[in-house]
Order: sequence, then structure tokens, then C-alpha cells
Amino acid sequence: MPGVEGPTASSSKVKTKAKQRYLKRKKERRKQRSKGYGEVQDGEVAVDDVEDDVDAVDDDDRAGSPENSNPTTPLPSKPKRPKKRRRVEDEDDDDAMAVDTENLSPKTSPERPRTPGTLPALPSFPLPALPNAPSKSELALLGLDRALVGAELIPPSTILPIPLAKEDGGTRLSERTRRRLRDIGVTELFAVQTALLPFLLSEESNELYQPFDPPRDVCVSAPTGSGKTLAYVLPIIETLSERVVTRLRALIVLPTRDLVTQVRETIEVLSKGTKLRIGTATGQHSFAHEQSQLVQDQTDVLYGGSSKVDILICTPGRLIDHIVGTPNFSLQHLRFLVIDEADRLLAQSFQDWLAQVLAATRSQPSISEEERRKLNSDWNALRPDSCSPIVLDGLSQPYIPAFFPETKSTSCQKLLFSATLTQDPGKLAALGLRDPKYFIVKGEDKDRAQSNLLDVVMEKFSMPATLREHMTVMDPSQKPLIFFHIVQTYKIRNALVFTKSAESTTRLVRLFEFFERERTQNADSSTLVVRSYSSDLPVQERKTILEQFKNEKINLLVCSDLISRGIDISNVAHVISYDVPVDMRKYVHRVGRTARAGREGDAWTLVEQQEVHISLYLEIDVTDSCTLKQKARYFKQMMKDADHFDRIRRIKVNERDLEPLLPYYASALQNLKDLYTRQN
Ligand SMILES: Nc1ncnc2c1ncn2[C@@H]1O[C@H](COP(=O)(O)OP(=O)(O)OP(=O)(O)O)[C@@H](O)[C@H]1O
Repeated sequence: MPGVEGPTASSSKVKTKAKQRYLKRKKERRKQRSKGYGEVQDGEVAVDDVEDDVDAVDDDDRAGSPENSNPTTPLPSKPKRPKKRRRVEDEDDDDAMAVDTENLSPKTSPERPRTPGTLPALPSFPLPALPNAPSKSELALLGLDRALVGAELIPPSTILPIPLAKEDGGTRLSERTRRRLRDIGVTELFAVQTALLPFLLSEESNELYQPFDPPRDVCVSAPTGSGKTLAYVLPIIETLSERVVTRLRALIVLPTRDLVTQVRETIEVLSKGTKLRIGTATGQHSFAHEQSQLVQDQTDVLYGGSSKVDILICTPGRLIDHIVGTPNFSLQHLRFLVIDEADRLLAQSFQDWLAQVLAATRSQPSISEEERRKLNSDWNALRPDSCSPIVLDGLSQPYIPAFFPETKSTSCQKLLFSATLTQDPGKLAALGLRDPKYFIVKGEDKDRAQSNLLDVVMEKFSMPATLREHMTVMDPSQKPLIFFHIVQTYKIRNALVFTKSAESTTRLVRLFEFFERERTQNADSSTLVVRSYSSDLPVQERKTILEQFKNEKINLLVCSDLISRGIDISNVAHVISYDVPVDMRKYVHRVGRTARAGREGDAWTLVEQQEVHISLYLEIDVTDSCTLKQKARYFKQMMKDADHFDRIRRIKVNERDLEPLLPYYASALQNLKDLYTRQN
């Protein structure tokens, strides 16, 4: 067909011309070479002959390569011309591959000796490279709970005035509650409260039961003394104060009895004028007594439970005792489950308390066949209004047809609080949080939201802005003396002093008392009063001591970490860590006993340096000298890891500063030694 043949014929003509041009250039090249190198060798001709068969268009392309573009270019003064590349069968191979193939195949020119330096340079391939290792911060964000990424960050300086007028001013608090707050001197909401109250008191969430649209759970991380207690107490009181029947609707779990007492006092003050009833379960009283205080009817089988209290504040151990052993003690009506000091409580595996509590909020009553038959015949006898919707669902009941049968959920909203909230996914997973909402009080700068969030994830806890921190490094043998020196020099009063154990507490108090006796005998000043506070003391005595400390009849209270968490004593001006805290969390909670609610405060840490000189005093004190050797380094590293070292002012104490105290100290040591010798 002419239409087909025409182009084919013309292309073959073009091809012929191109080939002629190519052959002409080739001849010229040969001439050039023979001038420069003399006789052409056999092998080379052979290669060229192979090349002659290659498609001319290809050759044209190659003619444009630097190698061939200028045949008149002076050739390098090498003994042999560079070996010509040979195009092998695979047309897709690039030039580099062609060179490689030839080099790997000595058959192409077996007789030609290979001279170093005659091969064209191989193109360099990019070397395989490892990707950069992700930074610590990138790793921290990986796999992070989405809820935490969407956390609401609240600048610590945020406040909201509480008006007394009819309008609530955005606080969502009733007039009654606002008046109560005014009565106790609270005129504005603190940062954590400004965020929590509107969230927990929104219109949709003030129902006692929300089986089809249950409320979201909440996790709060806010510094010590920032007002977390009111952030949960106020919404609980506001939501429950409208209730008609008393049911156990709020459960507050705390790690110690002292904290239970403290929170109870706060709730009692603020719920004045409501009908809400408050109970505690700590094991302080007999079990039977507690049962009678908590449950109305322990004899009948009541599927809806029976409660004398609306709000129960308790420690986990005693709570489990009641779940297991108190008839009609039921958590089915719970609207709020508060876990304060959550990181500490989640670390406690006591009887798997958390799993038991969560199960109790969802549990169905176990009903015998006989009871079930009775129920079917007399449904009204059950008094269905006494059961929560979720329990009612589990009972045999008259069949009510429904187009859209919906599953009901417990209305219990979990609220977790801590100044050192754990981000441990395993621990949080155990809680089975429902669409949790995180609130984090941290950082004034909104542009640094990402890094603030990272700090929380990497457990770089925030501290009160009004806290001043100091540390002094010393030889262990001088620690008691330097402690006395700091107390005298900085006029330390209203101080909590933390030691590592109840035993060291007692010893330090004795030594201090001897020292003060010697000092005041020879000087015109009043004796400082120091007392120990430990779990060994009877409850009533502990209460009395705390009262005396609050009333400033005791100047220094020496204690172990028993009261390092949560305890709120407004007049604590100083916290002294006589023994360094074992971890950053402990440090945060210890120093957080001062500088609360915007007040100023000082924290002092006495750190032993590496070299250990065991003195008379320390012979009694030291049990683990290996640990001791590590202390200064360990403490500094702990602070550096938390990006906190720069906030701590280092104090240097000279030998000369200590000289005036030495005689009293020597006598005090002798007295202490005599005392221990007598006791043994
Ligand atoms: N809005 C407020 N105005 C004035 N004082 C307040 C306000 N909110 C709380 N406080 C007071 O601040 C102090 C510290 O509050 P709270 O004990 O709740 O702190 P916290 O955040 O729970 O601390 P911690 O983590 O140490 O337990 C308390 O004395 C409390 O009465």
C-alpha cells in the first residue's frame, strides 16, 4: 500500500544517509587515531566492526556524547586509546551498565592487558544511607494517644472572676455555690477550674443518667497547689444537689486517709445548704461501723442497692472491702468516679482494685431462677425506679417492642487528676477511658503548644511559678550541721522536712532537739519546736500535730513521704528535702507542699557529694553507702533530665559559716550517742 510504503521508503533513505555520514566520520576518526597511535590493533577493529551493525540512529545519538562530539580534540598522551564501550543486547541498559558488563567480561578483548588508569571513571552511585534516628521528642509523639494530642492546654495565669450577681459570669455555678465560695474567700476561679467547670457542667452533662449518650472521661494534669480539688468538687456538688433520692453517685478515691479527711472537709464546707450526704471509708473505724454508715438496708435483696450517702470518699483497700463484703453496697448509680493522685493510685495493684471498681459500675445483679420467676409474676415488686438503666436492662422484664433497640452504657464519668499524671498507655488502658478529654495546665505561650505537650509526654512536670528552689552539696558528715545552719541563717519556720524513712525522722528530731537545747542555753533566742510526723503515730495524735503545725505552735515538722502528696497546709513556707527524693515525681510533690494557690515558697535540697566520710553520726545513719556515693550525681542528673537544673539555685556553705555552731553540734552528737547507747 502506497500510504504505508511511502514513509517506510523515505525513512530507509534517511537512514542510509545517516549511515553514510556516520561511516565518513568513522573513517576520519580512524585516520586520526592511526596518526596518533600508529597501527590499529586487531581487537579494536573487531569492536568497531561489531559497532557497524548497530542501528545508525543509535550511533548518531552516541555521536553527540562528549566522547565523540569533537573528533579533532587532542587526545591524551596515553599509550593506548581508551577502550571503547560495547553495547550489549539489552537496549535498556545505560552507559554505565555497558561499561560494567565489559569490565566484568574479559572475553570482549582477552588479549589486551588491563592497565591501571586506562578505564573510564565509573559513575558514582549514591551510597545506601541509614535514615536519621528519630529524636527523643519524635519518638515520644509516636503512637501517642490521639486524645492527648488534642489536649486542651490552659495557661496557668488564666483566672475567671466569680460574680455574686444573678448571672454566673461563665462559671456555670449556682448562686448558692458562688456565695459559699465567697464565704471561704474564693473570689475567682483558678486556671484548671476555668476549663473544667464549663466542661463538666455543660447543659448536656448535668443529667444523672445518660445511658444512650454517656459523658466523656477526663484526665487533668496541673501543678501542685493549682486548685484541682475544687475543679472536681464543685461540679459534683452542682450536679448532685438537684437529686431527689439518695444514691451513691460520686466516688472519690484517694491514696491516704489524711487526704480523705482533707477532701471531706472541703466538700462539707461547700455543700452546706444542700441535702447531700457525705461518707468516708478508710478503715479508720471498724468495718461494721462503716457498713452501717454507708448502707441503709443490708438484709433485703435490693437490685437497685441501698445507700445512705451521695458522695463517698475512700482509700482503695477499704473500697474493695465494701464492694465485696457489704450487702446492697452498689456502684450502679455512680455518676462520677474521681481518681485523685491518679498516677500513684494506678501504680497500686492492691487486689486489682481498679478492675473490681470498674466492673462494679457495670455489674448486673445475679438473680436465682426462683427470684426471676417471682420477678416475672410481680414486676412492680422490683420498684424499677430504684435500679440504674444499665442494671434494669439486665433484669428479666416485660417485653417492650422497639424499632431501634439501643444498648445502654453506664453513666459513670471517670475523672483523673494529678500534678504528675502518668502517660503510661498500659496503665491508662486499664481504665477503659471513654473518649477521654485531656486538660493540661502548662505554659503561658500558646505558640509553644506542641513543646508543652511534649513536656507532659516526656514527664517534664511543671512547677508552681512562685516556687524558689535551692540546693547545697555537702560532705555527708556535715549534713546535720549544714541543715542547722540553713535553718538559722535563712530563719526557716513553718517548714516541712522530708527524710527517707520513719527511723531517720525520729533520729533527726532527737538531734535537732539536743542542738536547740545547747544553742538556746548559750544564746538569747527562743527554742525552735520540731516534731516528727509518721504513719506509726495514732490517727488522733497525727491530727493534733497537724493542727499545731497549722497554728504555728510547731516550727518544723519532720516526716517521711507520707504527706508529700496532696496535703494542703496553707502556711507551709519552706520544704526541706533532708534526704534527696528518689525520683522526679516525689520531688515535684514534696516541693509542691509550699508555694500553693499563688503564694510564694522555698524548697531546699541537701545533696551529699560523692566522697563519703563516715562520721559518728553517719555510722548510725548510713545503711547503704553505695547509694550514698551516687547521690549528688544522681540528683543533678535527675534534674537535668527533667530540664529543671537551671531553676535550682546552688548555695555554698563555707567552713567558716559553720564554726559558731560547732560546739552545740558536738554536744548534741554526744547526747544522741549517749541516748542510743542507753537504749541498746
Ligand atoms: N479559686 C481559688 N481561689 C483561691 N484559693 C483556691 C482556689 N482554688 C483552690 N484554692 C486553694 O488552693 C489550695 C490548693 O488547692 P488544692 O489542694 O486543690 O491543690 P491541688 O492542685 O489539688 O494540689 P496537689 O496536687 O498538691 O494536690 C487550697 O488551699 C485551696 O483551698
